[in-house]
Amino acid sequence: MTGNATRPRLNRVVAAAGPKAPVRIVHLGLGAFHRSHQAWYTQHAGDSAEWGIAAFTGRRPDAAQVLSEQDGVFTLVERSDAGDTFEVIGSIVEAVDGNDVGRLAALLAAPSTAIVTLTITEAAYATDAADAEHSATPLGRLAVALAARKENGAGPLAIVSCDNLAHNGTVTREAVLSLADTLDPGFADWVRANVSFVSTSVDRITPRTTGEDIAEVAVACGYDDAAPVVAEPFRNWILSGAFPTGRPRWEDAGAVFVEDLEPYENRKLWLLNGAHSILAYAGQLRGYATVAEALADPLCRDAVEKFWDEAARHLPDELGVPEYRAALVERFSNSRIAHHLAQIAMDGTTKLRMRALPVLAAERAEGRPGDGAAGMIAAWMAQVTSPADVKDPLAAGIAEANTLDGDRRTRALLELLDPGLAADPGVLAQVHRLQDRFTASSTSASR
Ligand SMILES: NC(=O)c1ccc[n+]([C@@H]2O[C@H](COP(=O)([O-])OP(=O)(O)OC[C@H]3O[C@@H](n4cnc5c(N)ncnc54)[C@H](O)[C@@H]3O)[C@@H](O)[C@H]2O)c1
Ligand SMILES: O=P(O)(O)OC[C@@H](O)[C@@H](O)[C@H](O)[C@H](O)CO
Repeated sequence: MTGNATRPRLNRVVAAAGPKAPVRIVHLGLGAFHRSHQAWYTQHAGDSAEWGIAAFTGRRPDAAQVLSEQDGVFTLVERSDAGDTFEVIGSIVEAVDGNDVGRLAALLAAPSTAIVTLTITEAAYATDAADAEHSATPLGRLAVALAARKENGAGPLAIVSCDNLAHNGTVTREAVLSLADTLDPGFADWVRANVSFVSTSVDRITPRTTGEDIAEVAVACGYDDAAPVVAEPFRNWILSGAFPTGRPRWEDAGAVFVEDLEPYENRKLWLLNGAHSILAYAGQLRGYATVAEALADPLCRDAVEKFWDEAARHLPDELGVPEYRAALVERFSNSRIAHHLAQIAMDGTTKLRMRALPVLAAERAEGRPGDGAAGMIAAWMAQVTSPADVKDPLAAGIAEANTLDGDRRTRALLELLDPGLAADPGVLAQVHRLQDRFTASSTSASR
């Protein structure tokens, strides 16, 4: 899809982008979301000329190769029911294969580097000691590169997790500290004294780019871009924590800095991501492929509304939950954003712990059954029956549970989420019973 006789390949000259900003931000996880979100906010900061991003891929070099061929620039397609708008983003000034730990260490050893951002997926925060030794995972590589910063006396910096993870700053801190400990006990003390772990709530629906998206950009923009990214117009970024070596003026682009992130984080992870998980499992069971299709189904919509009613009881009134819910219905109904349920369904065990379990616990603590939250878990259990479709860090445990019948299977699956819940006969019976709702409906409604 690159270059033809009449169309040039996108690069900084074709885009008439200004000079590259110096690298002061290092990003790990060069996926679609980083490019629609942090790269957009950095480009729209008032001092963007001072803040370039060096972005590293996670597992494969492909995204770095493609972006390097176009000097790091790419097209952001903002897609709404009203149509598409196109903007070239130039804040990524270097795209690097994640395996290049040498380059990562060199960048972190430079005093000019002030920030590391992460979008490495929720599952990638589960680390073990071997990660740092083998430099095989993003956080393992980060620990190795931080050691180079310490050696070079390059001073403090901020690490900013932008993954959909509850308490993402604290989780990152704990993972990095435990990896640092395995490298050298004194190193963990340096991390404690020099690294600020910033927590964030991030939001912008960004599905995977398709071949049709690439073709559309070529026609609309008159150049070939092998790496455009498509996102909804809505975006939101709430951050909490210190930036000891400075940061871009992201607030110019609408980012908000708060003392207490938790209520915002819960609103987003429960209402948006929780609803997404319900739609992913219940929707696929009912034969749908996208969020917009699933939300239009009365059974799926009802399951979402029930869960929202429960979650809303545990969110502060000042957060404007009714308006937030109404906005979500509109965003999810954007039928031109083909947000695939199969993508959202991935890594369910990690996601349900943050999306369903806290609401179930809060409801039960107040003497209510929490059928909406339990329904999310039940929909997951009803859907994860086929090993070929299950992409999850605990896929082996799910496969083993699937060899069991009836409530023995339910208990084994519940144990993967939370052994305490599995030991509660009330919850076990509830989740077991609620699966029928989705399995019975899947046979009658699937097309
Ligand atoms: N896409 C969205 O709408 C969206 C919105 C808000 C937050 N997020 C957060 O961003 C994350 C990434 O989303 P995306 O759309 O960019 O996904 P993506 O698949 O386009 O990119 C993910 C990046 O992480 C790497 N990666 C994936 N799994 C990994 C693993 N187990 N270990 C190491 N690296 C791994 C990939 O190689 C890639 O570089 C999500 O998991 C979520 O936490 C996404
Ligand atoms: O990105 P994940 O895999 O954590 O979850 C899938 C979607 O729920 C998620 O990407 C949302 O679209 C996003 O969080 C919206 O901001």
